[in-house]
Formats: sequence, C-alpha cells, structure tokens
Amino acid sequence: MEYSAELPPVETLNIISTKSGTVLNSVKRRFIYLVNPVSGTSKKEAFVRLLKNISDQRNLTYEIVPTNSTGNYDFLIDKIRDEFITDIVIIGGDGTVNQVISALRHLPVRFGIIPFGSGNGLAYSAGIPKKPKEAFELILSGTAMPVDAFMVNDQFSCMLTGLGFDAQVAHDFAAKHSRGLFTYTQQSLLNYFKAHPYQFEVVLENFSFFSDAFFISVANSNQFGNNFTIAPAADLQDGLLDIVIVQKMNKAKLPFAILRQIRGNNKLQQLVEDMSNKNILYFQTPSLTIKNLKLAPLHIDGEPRETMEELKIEIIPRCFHLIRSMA
Ligand SMILES: Nc1ncnc2c1ncn2[C@@H]1O[C@H](COP(=O)(O)OP(=O)(O)OP(=O)(O)O)[C@@H](O)[C@H]1O
Repeated sequence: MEYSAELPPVETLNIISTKSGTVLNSVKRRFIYLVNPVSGTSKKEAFVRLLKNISDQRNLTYEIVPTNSTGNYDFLIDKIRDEFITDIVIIGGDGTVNQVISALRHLPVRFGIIPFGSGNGLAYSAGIPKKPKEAFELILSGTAMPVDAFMVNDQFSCMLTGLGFDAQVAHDFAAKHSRGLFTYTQQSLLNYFKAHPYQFEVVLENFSFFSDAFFISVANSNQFGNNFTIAPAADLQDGLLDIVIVQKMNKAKLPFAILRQIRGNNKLQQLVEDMSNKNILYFQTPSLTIKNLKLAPLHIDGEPRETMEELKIEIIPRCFHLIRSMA
C-alpha cells in the first residue's frame, strides 16, 4: 500500500477511530477551505459568506484559499504540516477534487467536499448532500473513511476515467465558455450523432481480448455525475475497479443498452467466450491494461487529458480519507 495516507496520531488531533471509520472531534480541527471560483454554474459568494459565518459562530480555525487552474498545491504542503491542518474542504467539482487530492493525498489530512461542480460524481457517490450547507454540516459532524483511488499510468484518478464517447464530450465541454448540466447534456447529444466505435485491446491478469467499443469507463464511483449511474455495483471502498465496455452495436440500440446498464439490469459478468455478442461488458478487477489502438480520446475524472496508446490502470486501495455519509 505504497500510496496509502495515514491519519495523524490520535492524541494530537482528538480523532476517535472506530470499526466503521474515524469519528471527528471538532475541538482541535483546523480547516483549509479551497474554493474554486469557476466550477459549476452556481454563484459561490453567498455560500462562502455563510461558510465564514458558521465557522466563526462555531469558533473554528480556518482559512479560505482559492484553487488554481494548474493543480499545483505544493504551497500548501508546509502550511499543512506547520499549522497542523487536519481538514481540507474542497468547494468545487470533480476536476478540482482530482487535482487537490492528487497533490495532497500523501499528507495526514481528511478531505471534505462541498459539491459545486457540474457533475460532482465523487461527492454524490459518497452520499454527500447536494445542498452546500448540508454538505458542510456533514463535514463538521461526519465520519472520515479511507476510500480507493487509482492510477492511469502516472496520472491520478479518484472517480472515473473514460476512453471514447464520454471523453469526447469532456473535451468539447471544456472548450465551451459555459459549464453546468445544461451544457454537458447539450454536448452529449451533439456527440451522440457523431459517435463511432474505437478499437481496444483489454489485457487482464490471465486473459486478453479485443473490443470495438463506443466507450470504456473505468469507475471507482458508481456514476458519471448528477446521479447518472454507469457502474451500479461500484463501491468506493471495495479495492476494485468497475469496468464498463459499451461495445459496437446498432446505434438505435445504444440508448436502450445504456438504460439497462444505468438501471442495474446488466449484471456483473464473468468474462466468457461469447463476449463479442454482449452489448455491454461489465466486470470488476483491481488492475488492467487498455491498449488504445485507435487513439480514442481520454478523460480523467471528467477533465479532458491527452490520450495515450497504452493505459496501465491500477487501484490504490484506501488511498485517502474522505468525510462521507454512512447512510
Ligand atoms: N482559480 C481558477 N481559475 C480558473 N480555473 C480554475 C481555477 N481553479 C480551478 N480551476 C479549474 O476549473 C476547472 C473546473 O473545475 P471542476 O472540474 O471542479 O468543475 P466542473 O467541471 O464544473 O465540475 P465537474 O468536474 O464536477 O463536472 C478545472 O479544470 C480546474 O483546473
């Protein structure tokens, strides 16, 4: 468990560890609120004022810091160590969550998320409330659990990585001036008409196969975001990745096959010989290699990334501590 983050010693932070997680004690917690000024569509000023008010009323030690587009958070590393920061609260979407956790996951801090993105896939799959105030209340009273993440070659992913159709949507979405669900849906529909299969070779421990597929999703969270489920059996804490391969099929059948997947009617499969006849392959594995033979576009946690010819993908079990709902 090379990447696993350990929590600080109990005596310095007043953390109570139980079988089901780490119960937080607010007395000695020290917070950094990392606010992304551009994520999502809703205005954050009013919420940031509320955040300050609640924090002042509760006598919390906190600092508000803006996020940045480079994803470089090295400037926080010494601060976290020197000032005994215990909690990093991310106010943004999945792209921000990816960058912040990728940079700070080795440090003994807990992460909280107040969902202010367009999709918020990790937050929603962790049961974090949509309403910012409720999400903050969960952070103040909730339980931090070790959750998985994964590496895609040398790049970090904590939610969902995709090749093909959905990655093309992520690329087109990023090029738009407006964000939010409306723009995302618009780009998805436009891309649906242009969608075509790409060729992949998927290499598992003792087995490999070729597939022509509209897209491949590698999921730690169960969804793309906005509670749009893609991998119904995915669990943030099971040490496994859920792989969804939407294979070549008549395009008229595509929405129905995806609907079946979303509804959980396409059960997890043991890969067998008639795989090429299945519309959607769905299986779990801790690692795999995908050879991207036609250079399908790539996204990592919803952010467009330069594509790669070969992706070695491996789970990082219990990678970081996330304050999540236990319901
Ligand atoms: N201060 C900043 N100025 C400009 N861009 C920023 C800043 N801070 C972060 N970013 C960038 O904002 C982008 C969007 O962030 P994020 O992914 O959180 O929101 P979103 O795309 O609207 O939501 P989601 O990923 O949940 O769909 C990221 O690429 C991130 O690098």
